[in-house]
Amino acid sequence: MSELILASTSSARRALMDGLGVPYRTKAPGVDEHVPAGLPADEAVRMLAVRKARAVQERHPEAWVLGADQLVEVGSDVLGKPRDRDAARAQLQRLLGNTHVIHTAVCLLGPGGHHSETVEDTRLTFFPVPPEELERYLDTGEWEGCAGSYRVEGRGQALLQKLEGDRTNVQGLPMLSVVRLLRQAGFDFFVRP
Ligand SMILES: Nc1nc2c(ncn2[C@H]2C[C@H](O)[C@@H](COP(=O)(O)OP(=O)(O)OP(=O)(O)O)O2)c(=O)[nH]1
Repeated sequence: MSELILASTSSARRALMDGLGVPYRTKAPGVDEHVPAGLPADEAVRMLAVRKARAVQERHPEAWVLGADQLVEVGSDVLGKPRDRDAARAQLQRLLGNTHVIHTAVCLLGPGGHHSETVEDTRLTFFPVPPEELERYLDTGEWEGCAGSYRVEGRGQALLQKLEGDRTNVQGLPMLSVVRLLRQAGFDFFVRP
């Protein structure tokens, strides 16, 4: 099996792939993440996951390449990664006491024109919490690098009232789907290095 490349700079995605144990390496996709204004979140993440995977495949045509992208949808708002603490506060103020959807797309490209992709949704409901608790959560710094400004596997789980769907999908990769795509592509598991 040709090598697998995770087209990502995300430490969360690396942690999830490390847990799976399939040998891989990472390459930064280095793509422009702008999408047409008004594009629905699920279409935007699908477009970007494909764009990231294709950008790395162009540099490594013999490899298998996995790309991913994630957005948060709450009401009519679509949220990405916050640029600073104030943006993180505003994102969390939208999420607290409400239900939002995490859309994560993955795209697996391989030799011979293999192309498989999927978008997975996870619905999360957050407790309403007072402003002073929100500031304490912001002090943890978990908002940095996270779409929606929280880490579901970290301190952020204390905000979580309900979760419907794949929990890993929130962290950055829907591992149930990643395993399915890899098995469909013919990857072997539990192989001794
Ligand atoms: N550890 C953790 N990370 C999260 C969580 N929610 C979102 N994230 C991270 C995973 C991704 O790194 C990031 C989603 O943003 P993107 O899909 O644009 O990926 P990013 O730019 O980080 O990396 P990439 O485009 O793959 O190089 O947010 C969470 O609950 N836990």
